[in-house]
Amino acid sequence: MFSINQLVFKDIINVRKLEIESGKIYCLFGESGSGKSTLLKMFNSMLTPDQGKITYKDESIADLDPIQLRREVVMLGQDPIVFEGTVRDNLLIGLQFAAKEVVANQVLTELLKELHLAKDLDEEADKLSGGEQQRLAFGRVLLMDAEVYLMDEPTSALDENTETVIMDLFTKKVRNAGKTAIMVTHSKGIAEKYSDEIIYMTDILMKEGTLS
Ligand SMILES: Nc1ncnc2c1ncn2[C@@H]1O[C@H](COP(=O)(O)OP(=O)(O)OP(=O)(O)O)[C@@H](O)[C@H]1O
Repeated sequence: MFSINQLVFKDIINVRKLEIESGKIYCLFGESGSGKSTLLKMFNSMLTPDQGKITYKDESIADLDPIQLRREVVMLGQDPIVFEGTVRDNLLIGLQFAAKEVVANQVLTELLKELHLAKDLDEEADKLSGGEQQRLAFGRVLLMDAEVYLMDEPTSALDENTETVIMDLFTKKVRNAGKTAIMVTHSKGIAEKYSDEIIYMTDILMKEGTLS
């Protein structure tokens, strides 16, 4: 699905080779400041490498329209984005961006239930707590039915029980649909429980001066 070759970004990322296979869930694991978020942002062109190449479905990402790419390769960032408007508006805005059809209120209500988000669709989203907003953003991304999900510490604002609910839901949906996910996490437990493969930053980052 993705292939990385000789990738360099400033003095942060220096990866000789990395393959991401379709239909798998990956966790990017490493210490704070090791470049996990930076690397994640390169998979949907939010950051452009200084050197090297990333391909997506055998095409160089540099040659793809970033808007089109981000419709398929969706990012849920570290801080959830909440748009002005209601819970419904916030769920539907991702579909609008992905140029997909609006879904019925019943589907949205069902999704809120699955996310353990006891809120009305008409409620103003900016009134939600940090953890609720994170689950709302999660819902928005799940509705987009993407090819690839890039998740940057998607459960950082959640308590342990809610984190389990959300991770169970997310990984079940990704697996049932045969989609791909790359997830940044600080939690070894989450990485071991939910991913098919753990990518250790220490394993993929080259030491200075060793890139040929
Ligand atoms: N665009 C940029 N230009 C220069 N330096 C950057 C840029 N983006 C990130 N950095 C720096 O690169 C390093 C890695 O940052 P990054 O956010 O990728 O780490 P991380 O592994 O995700 O960390 P954390 O687990 O704390 O979120 C940090 O020192 C950061 O300040």
